[in-house]
Amino acid sequence: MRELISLEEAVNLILACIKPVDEERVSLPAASGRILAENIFASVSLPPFPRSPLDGYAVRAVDIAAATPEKPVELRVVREISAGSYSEIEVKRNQAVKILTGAPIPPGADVIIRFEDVREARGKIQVFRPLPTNSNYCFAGEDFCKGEMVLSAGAVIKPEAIGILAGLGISEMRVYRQPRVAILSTGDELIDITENPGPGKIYNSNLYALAAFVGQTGAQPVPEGIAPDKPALIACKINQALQGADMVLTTGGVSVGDYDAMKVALDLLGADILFWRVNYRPGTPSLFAVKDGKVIICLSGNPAAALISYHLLVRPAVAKLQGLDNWQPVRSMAVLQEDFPKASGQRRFLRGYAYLEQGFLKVKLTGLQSPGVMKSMLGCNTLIDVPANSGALKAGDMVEVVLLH
Ligand SMILES: Nc1nc2c(c(=O)[nH]1)N[C@H]1C(S)=C(S)[C@@H](COP(=O)(O)OP(=O)(O)OC[C@H]3O[C@@H](n4cnc5c(N)ncnc54)[C@H](O)[C@@H]3O)O[C@H]1N2
Ligand code: MOO
Repeated sequence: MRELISLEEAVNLILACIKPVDEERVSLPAASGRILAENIFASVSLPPFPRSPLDGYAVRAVDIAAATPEKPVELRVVREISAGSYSEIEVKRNQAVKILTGAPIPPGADVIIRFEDVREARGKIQVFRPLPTNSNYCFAGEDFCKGEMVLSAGAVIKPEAIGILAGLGISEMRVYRQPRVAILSTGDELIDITENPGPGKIYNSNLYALAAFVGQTGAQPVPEGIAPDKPALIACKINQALQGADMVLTTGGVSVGDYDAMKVALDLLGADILFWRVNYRPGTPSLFAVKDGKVIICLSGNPAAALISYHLLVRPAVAKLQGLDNWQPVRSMAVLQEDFPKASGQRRFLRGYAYLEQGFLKVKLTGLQSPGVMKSMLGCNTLIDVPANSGALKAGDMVEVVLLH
């Protein structure tokens, strides 16, 4: 077991133990928000034919090259093509074909002139100015060419991707199964929100917050309730959770006190503990173990510490399990807007709100930073990454931030 390792080492160790879940085939509507498990190539070009982007006339640029308002060129309208119909007859010299938006441009024509730019009378149109070749002309394959890669494995299928896939006639695809993430809270002091609190008891808030975060990723949270601070009971609960889940998250019992039962529980379970304690605050006592190829991440019981560690340690793990290719949070530099007087020997993540003002990313603190205080998680869209051995921070300092949304 490694102890007091850096956040980066911890994430690497966790990721090295995770393989994406297996795949399944789903229909297009059911694929929204899922993660693609195959590369998708365009089976047709989009649009499949050159098409008119507006209502007008398909003509040859060469025929209208000499047109002026004083000496308009006259062209004969020989037929009409509406959207959904098709004509293979070539447009010949001094001919025009009436064409509607979305209709295929007939061969021979290389320019579309808008209705409102011509004068029509007795089957003829007058054109008053030339247009360069390919004006108002949408080429076949302008959007996607047949054979082109459209989406790669590991991408989230967003609503706009659903539209593109439908446009290409793709009705089903392989996606990663939604991983099941079990969540267990430990602590003799905990009661469920449906119970009445007795003296010394508090509601189990971590389970609900973590389940909501896990749900946001598209994975399925599996609430496993509360285990008391008894290693054998915790081991039993984790064992049960491992049967139906791809990953287990726990909170509480990871510190050094008499009641910190998690390490003993994991030993009883026969899990391999890979690290304990990660070198940042809040959330230092995080613990990571593997049992039968499945990972168990144990977070601090302190609610804000647990959620900050969710962002830093668990989110990358769930992303890899889901098959997601791009899970790295966005980091940036920002200008701190207020003092933070507490010097820190250990690396520290502060809860902040980042916003753009006059072209600069600025960040202010969202309130009290204690590991058990949740109020400052509200409105927090950013963690300020304060390096170890930083002195007091001053308003105006440049700080590095991790953007959470
Ligand atoms: N002697 C030391 N004591 C502590 C150390 C230390 O190094 N030496 N580390 C402190 C740090 S840092 C943290 S973080 C906590 C971690 O404690 P645990 O992870 O073992 O968590 P608990 O003691 O079980 O709980 C901490 C705190 O959070 C409340 N809690 C727990 N679970 C929930 C829940 N599901 N919902 C809401 N609130 C919860 C619990 O009641 C405690 O108040 O240890 C320090 N101690
Ligand atoms: O490392 Mo603990 O989570 O700060 O209180």
